Amino acid sequence: MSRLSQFFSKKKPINPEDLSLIESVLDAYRSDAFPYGVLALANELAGEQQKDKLLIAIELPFFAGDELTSIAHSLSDELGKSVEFTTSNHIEPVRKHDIAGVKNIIAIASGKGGVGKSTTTVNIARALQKQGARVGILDADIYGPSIPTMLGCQDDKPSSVDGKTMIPIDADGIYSMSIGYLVPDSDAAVWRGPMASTAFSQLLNETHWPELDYLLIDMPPGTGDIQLTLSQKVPVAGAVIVTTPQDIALADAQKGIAMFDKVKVPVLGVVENMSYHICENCGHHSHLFGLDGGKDIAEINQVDLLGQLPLNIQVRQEADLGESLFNSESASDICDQYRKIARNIASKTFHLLDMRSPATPNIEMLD
Ligand SMILES: Nc1ncnc2c1ncn2[C@@H]1O[C@H](COP(=O)(O)OP(=O)(O)OP(=O)(O)O)[C@@H](O)[C@H]1O
Repeated sequence: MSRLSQFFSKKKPINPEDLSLIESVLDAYRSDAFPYGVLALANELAGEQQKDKLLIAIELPFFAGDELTSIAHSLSDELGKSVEFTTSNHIEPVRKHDIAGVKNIIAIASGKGGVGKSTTTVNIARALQKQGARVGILDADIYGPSIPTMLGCQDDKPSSVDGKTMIPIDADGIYSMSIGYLVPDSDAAVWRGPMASTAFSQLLNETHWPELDYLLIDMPPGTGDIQLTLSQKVPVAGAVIVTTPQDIALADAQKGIAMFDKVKVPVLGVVENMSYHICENCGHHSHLFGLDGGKDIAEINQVDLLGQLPLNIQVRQEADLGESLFNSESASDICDQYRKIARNIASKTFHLLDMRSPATPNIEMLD
């Protein structure tokens, strides 16, 4: 029987041939975000024939609106009539925790400092938001918080309504909390490990987070005691490792993967940042920090390569200015790549851990 219900009964139904083609295309479609096709994951699917288009409403368990738009384009070509999807999302928490309002916590980590972890965190947050997700960032880098500057909010101070919890800073819909909003950098820099760890717990637990689908934690660089304690204390659904392709960063990225394995946090994948540089004049790709190091480390550890990002001047400029790359460069390749990484993270979080995913093995109870 058809999965696609003819919705809005008073309205015109989609004809059976078109319906069957739409379903077979959704079923056969494969991508990193949809390794089992779209149909397998559609919670709700309904369609109607409108005057100038076929309108399909679909509910998915993660954000992937961009991919549905490109499927709609190819369906329109194939059917010779306009097809449009309206997508809604229902995100479930994949790990139990008691951080009110937050569904899934994702740690963004790197073994080595300076590989672009904070920049990548901010751009993934914005890419998730552009696809409809409600997103927050917790800056766990007590000694060198850079999230306030990258979000353009370095002069903001969190307020409190009840005198017990802090309201996170809202940067165009991305909610963030950081020690950088509370004390001058020079004060936090002299804190010892336990003090930094207590400060972090307060930032996490004493922030009045709004309803969030994803809270990204920008982890401090390194794999020492602080990082290990954080990854044990925080109910993280999954971790993303950011690295550059150079050997020295890869050795540290490997330590990062081992650290999350040790505390049984699933690694959702590796982002290779500063993978290559494209010459503005001739378009030549040069691999300044080596070729495919992040890809290789993902393969060795049997985790996914979530994306390979170029060294890009706009990325650096917008981060320094605290502006959103998605305002000025939304149609660019670089924004497409961040959107793809964001979709991959959302989809892996669902597939790795959700019982409804075809990827999750069935456990049979034997007598
Ligand atoms: N893909 C990129 N293209 C160009 N510049 C980048 C890219 N990614 C990051 N950068 C720049 O590299 C510098 C370091 O980035 P960032 O602060 O995000 O690194 P980090 O790994 O978070 O550092 P730390 O470990 O010190 O917290 C910044 O100036 C940032 O703008």
